[in-house]
Amino acid sequence: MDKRGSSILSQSLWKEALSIFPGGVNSPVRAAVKPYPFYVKEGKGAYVITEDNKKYIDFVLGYGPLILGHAYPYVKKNIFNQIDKGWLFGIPSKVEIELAKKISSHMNSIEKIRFVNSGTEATMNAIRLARGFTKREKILKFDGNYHGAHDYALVDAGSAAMEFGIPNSLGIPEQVLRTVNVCTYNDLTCVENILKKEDIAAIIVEPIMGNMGVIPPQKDFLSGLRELTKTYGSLLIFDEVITGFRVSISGAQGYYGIEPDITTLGKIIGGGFPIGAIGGKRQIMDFLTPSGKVFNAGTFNANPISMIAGLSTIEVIEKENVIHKTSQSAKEIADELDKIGTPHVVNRVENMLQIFFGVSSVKNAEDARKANKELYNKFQLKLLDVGIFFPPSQFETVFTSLAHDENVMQEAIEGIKKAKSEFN
Ligand SMILES: Cc1ncc(COP(=O)(O)O)c(C=O)c1O
Ligand SMILES: N[C@H](C=O)CCC(=O)O
Repeated sequence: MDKRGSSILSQSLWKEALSIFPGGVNSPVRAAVKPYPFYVKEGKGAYVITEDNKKYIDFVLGYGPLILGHAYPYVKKNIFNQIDKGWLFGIPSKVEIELAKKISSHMNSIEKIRFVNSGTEATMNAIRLARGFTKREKILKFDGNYHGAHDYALVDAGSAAMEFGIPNSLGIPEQVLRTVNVCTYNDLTCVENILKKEDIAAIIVEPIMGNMGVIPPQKDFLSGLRELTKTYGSLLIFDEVITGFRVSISGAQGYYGIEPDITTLGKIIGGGFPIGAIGGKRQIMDFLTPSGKVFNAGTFNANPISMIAGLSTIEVIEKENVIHKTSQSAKEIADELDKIGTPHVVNRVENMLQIFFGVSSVKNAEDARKANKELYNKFQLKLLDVGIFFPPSQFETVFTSLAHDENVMQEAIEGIKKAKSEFN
């Protein structure tokens, strides 16, 4: 196994990929790996192993879902058992009730839930549900928040939309754009001004921003949103696709003690398989079909593989003190990064972190855009050289997993030290 060496196989796969996929990939952030993406043949614990037999410590972890690391044995065993029994029925199976109850037992705001197949579907349906429930059309989101790849979300969006310079996608009808209001994250004055002027069905927010790097909410921001939405009759949607079962077992809502009206989930609750979920109080959720008239359906909704993978993952999170352990590892990484000579700031909430060069604080998307992205990219490449895979974009999050144990962390810290010495 090699850290540097040749990447000849990945290079030739990339050539083929460019001829068959737009931009060579099936999700844009993957094309941000320079000079071309490495092709992974195996994920094992905290590591990914490439077609060229290079081995990287993985701090991307599928962009968040793999909080236990790759191919965690207990999850794998349960998935294999389910595969033996079949993997798609188009009729209900017991495991969907088990996962729903498990999620609801950890999140007080969730009395009922609907499983879908991605975070994108979750936020799209949550917004529709909020509109149907309130009989209002407009929504409010925040600059740099990313809620997936549907029309109502691709307005001033973070993540790859920001990385590739298209926070506002082409192809979205004017009528749709007119229904989406945008405020600066952490700016309650902007929120109140809009709520006063417009009939807003819902505010949708990442309770911790994880798609412009990591940006925590300032004290009183989330509670302010809760109060304002109550005052003006709007719903509050927490998009916990990243933070759910990551920053605490009860998500950001438990972490900060704020109950949203609707929660969207994804990533970890599918244990690495495609998933999304919309959850909330009974009287809101019952607006969804077939009990209500807000339509949602899906061939793969609540498919048993995602259900069992998610359920098994949450069981391990409950038993193995996963949030605490992963947060400790993230703290070690953040502390080591913080000793870098170049001016920077490191933002961290528990097991999510990111470094921004050339700025002294990052409190919103505008601050993140001012960070020196070229330096970040240069540092990310230095890390790759020493066998560490950080997100290839300033606007993504560094995640840790249970598999980042003492030995892996020692290797990671040594690698970061080496990368820093070559970087400064
Ligand atoms: C906060 C947030 N919401 C929604 C999404 C969309 O999820 P998916 O990629 O599963 O569609 C993502 C990530 O992609 C996300 O980070
Ligand atoms: N930031 C995105 C989700 O959180 C990254 C995943 C993707 O767009 O492929």
